[in-house]
Amino acid sequence: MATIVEIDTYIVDIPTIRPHVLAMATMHHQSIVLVRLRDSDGIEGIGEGTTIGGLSYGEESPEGIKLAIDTYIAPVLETCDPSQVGAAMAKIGKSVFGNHLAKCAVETALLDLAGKRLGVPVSTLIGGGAIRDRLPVAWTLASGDTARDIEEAERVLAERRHNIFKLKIGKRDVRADVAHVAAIKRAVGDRGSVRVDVNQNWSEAQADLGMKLLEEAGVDLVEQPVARHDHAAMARLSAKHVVPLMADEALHGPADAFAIAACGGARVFAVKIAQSGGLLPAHAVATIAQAGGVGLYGGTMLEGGVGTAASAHVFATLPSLAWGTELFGPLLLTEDILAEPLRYADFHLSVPTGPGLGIALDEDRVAFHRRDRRSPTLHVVAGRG
Ligand SMILES: O=C(O)C[C@H]1C=CC(=O)O1
Ligand SMILES: [Mn+2]
Repeated sequence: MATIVEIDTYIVDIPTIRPHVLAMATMHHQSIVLVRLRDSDGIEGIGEGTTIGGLSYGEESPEGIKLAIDTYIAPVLETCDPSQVGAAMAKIGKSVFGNHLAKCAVETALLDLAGKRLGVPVSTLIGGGAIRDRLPVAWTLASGDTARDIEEAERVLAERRHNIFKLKIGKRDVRADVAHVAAIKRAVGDRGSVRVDVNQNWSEAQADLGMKLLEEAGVDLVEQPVARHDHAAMARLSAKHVVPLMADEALHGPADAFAIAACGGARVFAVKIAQSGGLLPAHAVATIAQAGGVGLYGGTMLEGGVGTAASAHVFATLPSLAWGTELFGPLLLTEDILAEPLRYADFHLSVPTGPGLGIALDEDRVAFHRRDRRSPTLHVVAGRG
């Protein structure tokens, strides 16, 4: 049996191409936690754990993800057969509660390693393989300025890069937010789909008004308008409005997916590998959605190239993906950390085809942006390095 002989985790900070304004934080850079595993045959697996806006989006921060892996997951991983990904994650789950982003990073690295060992893409190890080779990909307009957002939409439409737009709202008064969205929808017209993400920032009463006005403005989808735990309000809003409500922050794996599907809390799920706790649980979330008649959208935590490729492998296996994906994370960053960037063309992202994730890191770029580049730490498994 091969064993893991090296586990290296580090944070890479990359500036964004412009401020990304969300209800809970304005991003000027993205902090990506990379996990690199090496097994006793010298095969490497890479994973990514990424959140948004430090601790403002969810319970895990970049620093916390690294700590959870180094201190609590690595000692368990050392005892696992890296080719048995499900068994390894089950063992980790017995001693580490929650920490879905850290688990996603580790599971991604294990799947990359297993895929390379078997000579197959990660999609083949999930749900029977890819059934599509490219994915529709949305862009988020979130510069904080309506005119700048319209300019950006015009540019990416002209480049044939995106024709689905997600607008981040919830920071201002409901009517001011709706006026901003309506102006963008008027400019885009029938050339694209306009959707909004409120990131939990409305009360139920605000959401009731907001969804009505957004529907009148021609918006196609309203993402997580109210608090993630308020399934009852989500169900009432879903039943009342024609514009579909999409669950995002409310979904932290298969149990949430079942609860929300069962209570009619959302007509669409934003499936995220990070929030779900990995690629395999994300696939389970999608399966529950499909069984419950809930539509699917491939979500992102604004990951870099590694997490984006991992997500693409899962979404490529889904029989129906009616709402497309938002796997544009690498395009929001000033630099790519992959040796060969992912391919975006004709409103789609191509799913990588090589063994494992089908990607490689640009070692120089990664070394340059490493937060700890003056004092790197490497966890070498005792007696095995
Ligand atoms: O969906 C979120 O809440 C997070 C994320 C996805 C796209 C984007 O701009 O932010
Ligand atoms: Mn969202």
